[in-house]
Amino acid sequence: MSSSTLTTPPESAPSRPIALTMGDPCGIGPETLVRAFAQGESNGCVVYGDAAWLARTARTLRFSPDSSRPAIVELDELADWKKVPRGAIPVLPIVALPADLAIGQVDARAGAAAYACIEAAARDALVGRVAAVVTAPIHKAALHAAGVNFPGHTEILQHMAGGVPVRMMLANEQLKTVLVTVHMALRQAIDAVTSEAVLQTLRIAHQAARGWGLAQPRIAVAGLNPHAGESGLFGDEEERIIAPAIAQARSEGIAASGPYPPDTVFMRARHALPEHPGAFDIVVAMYHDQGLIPVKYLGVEQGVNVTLGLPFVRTSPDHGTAFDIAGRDQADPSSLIAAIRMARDLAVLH
Ligand SMILES: NC(=O)c1ccc[n+]([C@@H]2O[C@H](COP(=O)([O-])OP(=O)(O)OC[C@H]3O[C@@H](n4cnc5c(N)ncnc54)[C@H](O)[C@@H]3O)[C@@H](O)[C@H]2O)c1
Ligand SMILES: N[C@H](C(=O)O)[C@H](O)COP(=O)(O)O
Repeated sequence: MSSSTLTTPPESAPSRPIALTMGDPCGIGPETLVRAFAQGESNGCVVYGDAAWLARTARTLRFSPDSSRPAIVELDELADWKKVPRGAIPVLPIVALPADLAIGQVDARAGAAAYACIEAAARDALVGRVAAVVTAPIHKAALHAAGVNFPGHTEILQHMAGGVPVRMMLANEQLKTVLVTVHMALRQAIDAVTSEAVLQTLRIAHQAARGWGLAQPRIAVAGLNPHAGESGLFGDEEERIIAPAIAQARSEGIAASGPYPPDTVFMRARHALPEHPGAFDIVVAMYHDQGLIPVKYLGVEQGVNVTLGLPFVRTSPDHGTAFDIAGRDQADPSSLIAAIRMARDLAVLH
């Protein structure tokens, strides 16, 4: 290790760390990550990335006495993470970033580095060396420019896990939404809404929620069309495709219901206690924006992205690289902190 700050292991350290990938270095990932450590929210995490880049990022941030600049400790090997004192940032060096990367810009080199960190973290998760993976945001165009033919983490991790069926869930305290289709053009997404895809989503969501301790999760299924087709007036996918999947799921003991009008189902599901206990635990949404807008609208600082169906726990903030504010010390680390907390909780249950 390259730091004189090494001491004894932190008290009550967990047996395995959480891998925290650095994300696109040109976005807000590194600064939110430094903030999360500075706020004492990342204990037990090891950053998969570049220590020099993080140190440079940390120098650009202003700190107050109650949240001071964390030390950065480059690890020789993962096992050394336990020797890093509480509050410092342990970094497993996966990449050495070029110093001329421009903050707030798409750069293939940044995309390639982000990808290398995800790969390394996923490899360690698959063999059980880390308890969970939390990913800071990547830029999809930078990833593509680097020649990576996956749209995002979800598809990369699915591929690395052998192609297991997975689904994206966005969650905050009030809503949980699981998507049937994710990163594709809306025209293609409509075609990709098949009975099999809806049924598989219901099975994955049901299984995951039981893992969190819900004995019989109430799963609402959104329709595809306005007013869930209004009895066939505005489309028949609800009757032809979605309702049969719900019926099959119900016959398997899954408490699925719907299809409900998409414009009101999230309002009904929202848990805003004490006035509004939600009528459902999860909403299954047909396509990306149908499901993600309601969660993000409640506050980008609260949402967590969870990949359901993987053989390991993976969470992420619900926001992206925010190139418009990167490097300006304006990024809110709350969603990353929520993702770390959720990963910790889920890792215990996994
Ligand atoms: N987890 C991920 O890897 C992830 C998630 C979402 C989007 N993305 C990718 O990120 C890139 C940019 O996406 P986008 O511009 O649509 O969304 P974005 O979330 O990066 O930004 C949307 C708006 O929210 C603001 N914002 C986002 N996070 C913030 C934070 N923590 N604090 C303060 N303000 C914040 C931004 O400044 C911007 O105005 C795209 O390539 C997208 O695909 C990645
Ligand atoms: N759809 C996600 C969101 O808006 O939060 C985002 O693109 C991240 O996707 P991955 O987790 O697959 O990178």
